[in-house]
Amino acid sequence: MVLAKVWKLKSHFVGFPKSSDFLLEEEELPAIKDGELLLEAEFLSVDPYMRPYSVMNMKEGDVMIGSQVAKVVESKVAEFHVGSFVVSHAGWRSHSISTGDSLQALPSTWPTELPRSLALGVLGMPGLTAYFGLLEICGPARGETLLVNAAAGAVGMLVGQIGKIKGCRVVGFAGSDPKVELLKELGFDSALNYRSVSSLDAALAQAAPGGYDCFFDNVGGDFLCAALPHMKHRGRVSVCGGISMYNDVTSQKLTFPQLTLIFKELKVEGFMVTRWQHRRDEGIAALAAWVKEGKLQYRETVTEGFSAMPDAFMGLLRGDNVGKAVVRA
Ligand SMILES: NC(=O)C1=CN([C@@H]2O[C@H](COP(=O)(O)OP(=O)(O)OC[C@H]3O[C@@H](n4cnc5c(N)ncnc54)[C@H](OP(=O)(O)O)[C@@H]3O)[C@@H](O)[C@H]2O)C=CC1
Ligand SMILES: CCCCC/C=C/C=O
Repeated sequence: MVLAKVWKLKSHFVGFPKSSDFLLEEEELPAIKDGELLLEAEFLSVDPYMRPYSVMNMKEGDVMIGSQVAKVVESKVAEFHVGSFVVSHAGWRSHSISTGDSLQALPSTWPTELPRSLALGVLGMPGLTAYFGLLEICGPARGETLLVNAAAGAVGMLVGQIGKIKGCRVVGFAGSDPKVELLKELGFDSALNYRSVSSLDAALAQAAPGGYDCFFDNVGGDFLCAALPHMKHRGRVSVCGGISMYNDVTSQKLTFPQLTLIFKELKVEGFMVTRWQHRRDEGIAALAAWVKEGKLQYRETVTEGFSAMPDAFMGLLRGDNVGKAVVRA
């Protein structure tokens, strides 16, 4: 008999999530049947999308959504061997029973020098978001200037480095001076702290006096409105996320930049990474090759213990993380 720990949404978040919005419960799992396997979480992902997803798709009492790297501890499915590892979408659960559907097996050749948590980061969903969201929507060309915000996070850090690989001049904005220093170490041409600049407008102008060809937006809100006037004619904007708005209780009042969009003839396109699910292997192979060649660096912020899931999630929304935020169960 296995006792699974499970984090549930106790109360819908109002504004910034609070510890009391989450509930930790134990669930007794039945013995697995033929065609089932038992998984034990090793690393769990916390991601910004969980906040808007809770509003759109969850009711109180539901298990928090999420992905994890899990070990197969019992198996009655021929394709999955005991001791192997998979990426599962079991949510915030320490143990779970699966039929194997929608599991992604980690290759048995996974390099020992790479932590398996990377399957939730640079070699997983955030990596694919950066890869396809930048290359397919912005289509950055050598010599162009790329702007990215939340630049020291899981996606933004990779977007900036892929921009450098493609020969762009890269400008990144992040929320602390140590994050800004890290971006410079990673090869960003210019990095700025959006919290301490006296004027976002002036900082955007100073970092790229000629304007931006490409903008990968993770933040939305005021940042998006400030950045659009600094785009070049026919610039391309990849609308990836809107983390500055996820905890809003009332909608922000922003001046919609209609005339900027028209006169600059901007292409502004939102996307979900799932659009390129059919090209997952191609994306992971390209990212893995860059990691192996040392062209793409990764960072992780690892929180210890399944019981700390809510703390890791709230820390992510506050900006405590550098690179991918994960929890080691
Ligand atoms: N469209 C898609 O398919 C996908 C979209 N996303 C989106 O991409 C974005 C980045 O995700 P991910 O890389 O996983 O997360 P990050 O690792 O970047 O973590 C979130 C970061 O956002 C920053 N942040 C928080 N609040 C604000 C704010 N008010 N203004 C500006 N920055 C803020 C913080 O960094 P700082 O210290 O710099 O403020 C924080 O570290 C999110 O918006 C997410 O929803 C992610 C995956 C897929
Ligand atoms: C399977 C997870 C897909 C996440 C897409 C994220 C969107 C915004 O953050």
